[in-house]
Formats: sequence, structure tokens, C-alpha cells
Amino acid sequence: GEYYTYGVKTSKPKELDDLMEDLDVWGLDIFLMDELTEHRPLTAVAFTIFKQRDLMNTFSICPSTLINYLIELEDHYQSVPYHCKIHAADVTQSMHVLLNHKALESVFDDDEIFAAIFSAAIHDVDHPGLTNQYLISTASELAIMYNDDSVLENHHLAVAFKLLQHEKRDIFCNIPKKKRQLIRTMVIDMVRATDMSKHMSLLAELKTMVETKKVAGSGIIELDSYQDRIRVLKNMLHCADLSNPTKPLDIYRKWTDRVMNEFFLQGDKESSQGLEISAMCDRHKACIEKTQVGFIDFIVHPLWESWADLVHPDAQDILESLQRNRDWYSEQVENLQALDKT
Ligand SMILES: COc1ccc(/C=N/OCC(=O)N2C[C@@H](C)O[C@@H](C)C2)cc1OC1CCCC1
Ligand SMILES: [Zn+2]
Repeated sequence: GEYYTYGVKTSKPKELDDLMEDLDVWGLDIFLMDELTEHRPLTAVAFTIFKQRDLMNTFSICPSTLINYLIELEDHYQSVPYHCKIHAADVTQSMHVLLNHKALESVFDDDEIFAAIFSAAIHDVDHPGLTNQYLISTASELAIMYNDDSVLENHHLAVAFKLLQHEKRDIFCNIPKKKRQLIRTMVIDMVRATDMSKHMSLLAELKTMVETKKVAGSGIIELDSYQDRIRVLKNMLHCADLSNPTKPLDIYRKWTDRVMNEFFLQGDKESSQGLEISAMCDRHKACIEKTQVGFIDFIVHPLWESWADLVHPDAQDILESLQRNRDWYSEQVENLQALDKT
């Protein structure tokens, strides 16, 4: 029929087969995925992960219902430069790889795995390409709706769950009520934790878990309370969300261009509205390379260093890739400074 093995049409089945070989590889080219799936990267990635993890059988989800939901979800990602459907596909695939860490083998049950993949897929749906701070300071509809509290994150959750309210799209319809409520609670906790204003408290919780980490002889982590289990899942999604600087440099640089483009468009809006231009959003003042070095030093590296401690030694290659990328951007800063002196 029209839909191919991965739930989407493709005019290049061989290349898509080859690319899907890398579905559990850190650094899969998600931009190539966008091209080969004719701009349905989220549907293709999420559907294939559900299939590989046998989640459709476990939760009695009929394939067409899953496809209908994923296509509707993907269509509700706005065509903004950064927080678009390719970012959602990227974070979903990254989450899939993090769940495969040896130190986490057989730690999470099917409900938690389903909740984790679903959370990644929905976590930025209908993002307007504007920050919470902008929405709050302009008293936007969304800020009024959510009383300035994790405005975007609450909106992403509401949109994603509303899309389920159609029998052709309700992938939760065969899940028992109690289990459905547990999964919904976990998804709400995980997506709310992607609010950058929660970064420092989330990192503090991760550090405490590392210090008090209980490990079985096999190196597998022991998590015996809901609070501990959801703490790891919240940090896992936050790591996946802030994973751009840990990916191959050519992919990372494309994400930097996109996020700066999105921030600059917000800056343009602020400027045309006579508002003060937010930090990092002024296209005439930003130094992109220096900002990335700061982003890695103050936010990304501290987070990934703690994550790597928790799942030691599984994330060593990710940490090394981050270090290489930090060095590359730092060299660009030095070259630019040398240029200024000529
Ligand atoms: C490849 O670079 C990035 C990838 C992803 C993100 C995601 N950030 O989180 C969402 C977000 O919108 N915000 C609000 C903003 C005011 O502050 C942000 C630190 C968090 C940021 C990146 O770089 C930023 C940091 C330095 C320059 C742009
Ligand atoms: Zn995100």
C-alpha cells in the first residue's frame, strides 16, 4: 500500500533501510531522516521505535491508530527553525538510545519505556518559537492560560493529550484505566521537567542520586521508589533535549544555526514591538561561538558529566564528543579574536 515499512511513504526505500540501521546509534543523521521520509521524521522514528520495542503488542495499539496519532502530532509541530518536528524526532531517537544504556538494562518496565518514548515525541508540540519569558512578558494567551508557570511545557502536554481524544487516534484506548493514569502522570512529570527554569534543581537531584547510587554487582542501577525512577527519566529526557552539543559536529552546527535563527526571529519581534531584546536574541550583537562555549560550560557539560557518572561507563563516548565539540567552538572564538586584531 501507500505506507512503507516505517509507517511513512518513501521514494528511497533502500537508503531509508540503511539509515534505520542507525536507529539505536548516537549521532544518527536526523536531517537525512527528514529528507528520506518526505518530511515525516517524527512519525517514521517513533513508529519504528514502537515496533522495535514491541510496544504495539504490549499495549494492544493497532498500527493504523498509532500512525494516525503520530501524523496528527507531527502536523501540530510548527515550522519554526529549531523547535520543529525534526527536533522532536531527534529527541525521541536520542531517548531510545539512552534507554539502551547497559547500566539501565531491565531497570524500566514497559509502562515507563512507553511513557518515556511518548514524552519525547510530544515534548515540544505546537511550540511557537518563542521563550516562556517572552510569552509571560507580553501577557500572551498561553501565559494567561497557564498563569506564567511552565507555560510552553503545559501547552505541549495539553495539545498532545487532546489529539488522543479521537477514536482513530487514541493509542491509549486498550490500556486499563489505572495504568493509563500512571502513564499520564509520568508523561506530565517528564515533559514539565524540560522547562529550562527547572534545570538547576533537576541537576541537583541527579547529583544526589549519583552520590547515593545503589548498584548491583552487574553495574546495573537499583531504583526502588517512584520518585527515584521518575527522577532518572526526567533527567534522561532533559539530557536528550540538550544533546545537540554531544552529537557529530556537522549535525550540532546545523542545530546551532537553527536555534540562533529562532532566537533572532524572537529578537526581531521584540525590537519591532519596542521591547528590550532578550539575551542571545539580538542578531546584531550575538557572538554565536562564544555563546555555545558558555552553553556547554555552564549547562550542557555539568548535566552530561553527572549523567555519565550515573550510567558509568556507558556515556563516555558521548562525553568525549561533547569535549571535542567544545574545543572546536572555543578555537573558533580564538580565530575570531585573532581576526579582530588584524
Ligand atoms: C545548539 O544550541 C542550543 C540548543 C538547544 C537549546 C535549548 N534551549 O532550551 C530552550 C530554550 O529555548 N531556552 C531559553 C533561552 C532563553 O535560554 C536557553 C539556554 C534555553 C539552546 C541552545 O543554545 C542556546 C544557548 C546559547 C545560545 C542559544
Ligand atoms: Zn525540546
